Amino acid sequence: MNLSAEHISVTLSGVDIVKDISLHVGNGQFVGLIGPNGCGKSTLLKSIYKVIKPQKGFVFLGHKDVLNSSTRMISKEMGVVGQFNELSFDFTVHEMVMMGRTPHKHLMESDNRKDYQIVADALNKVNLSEYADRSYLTLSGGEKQRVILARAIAQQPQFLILDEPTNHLDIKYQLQILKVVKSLNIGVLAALHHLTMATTYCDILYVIKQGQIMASGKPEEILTKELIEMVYEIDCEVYSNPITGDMAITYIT
Ligand SMILES: Nc1ncnc2c1ncn2[C@@H]1O[C@H](COP(=O)(O)OP(=O)(O)OP(=O)(O)O)[C@@H](O)[C@H]1O
Repeated sequence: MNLSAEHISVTLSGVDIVKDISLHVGNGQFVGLIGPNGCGKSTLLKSIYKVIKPQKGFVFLGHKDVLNSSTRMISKEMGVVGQFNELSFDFTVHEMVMMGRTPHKHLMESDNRKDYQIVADALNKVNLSEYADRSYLTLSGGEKQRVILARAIAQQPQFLILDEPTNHLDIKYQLQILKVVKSLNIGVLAALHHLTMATTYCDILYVIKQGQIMASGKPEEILTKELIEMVYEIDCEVYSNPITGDMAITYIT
């Protein structure tokens, strides 16, 4: 499913955080948002998944007007993996992932065999099948992150929003999570910090600085030394990795 956000502006405590941003995610595309800390990536994502109400702009998921639809209706089609995954109450990993089925159920409808299979498959995808009975609060940050992704997968969304999904993860799981997300073959909009991973997994990147889009397009076409230096205020070199042939970036300190 495709997503269009048009002319989104968000002002918080009198400060303009997101300034007239428009972006498009095509059906099955993996689109990345990159930019320095505090540039407005999370705020933009939150305004797309209805946690923050933007002062201006609109969002369409397929033909649905996201900002004027109920959260329940949107959650049938849009999954979200946020940055912070803390809870006050404890649940088992199985219960956490089963929550992903809620938007598809009627009030008081009990979980059926299909739901159990979907939850088991989602846990398997993130390598946590053996953690089903563990208490969520006892998990490490990286394990929690994978449970939240499993919950979003169990939701069977047509579109996924990820806010720094590889936060807390070691390199093996960073690669695994992005691979799993890519294999879902649904539209994905993800805020990412790791630039070379963003170039490997994203079809299109939007580069944000101070709430505005500085560049957008295919990673290899837009991520130049000049752009990275301007956006992140650091020196770097961009080159072709001699082993993989992929784009590589070295930061010069
Ligand atoms: N409720 C709020 N009131 C005032 N300022 C806010 C509020 N929420 C966020 N901000 C500010 O908006 C700016 C953008 O924050 P945001 O979390 O969107 O950045 P980000 O690009 O996701 O950063 P990071 O990469 O560090 O996660 C920051 O300066 C933040 O302090």
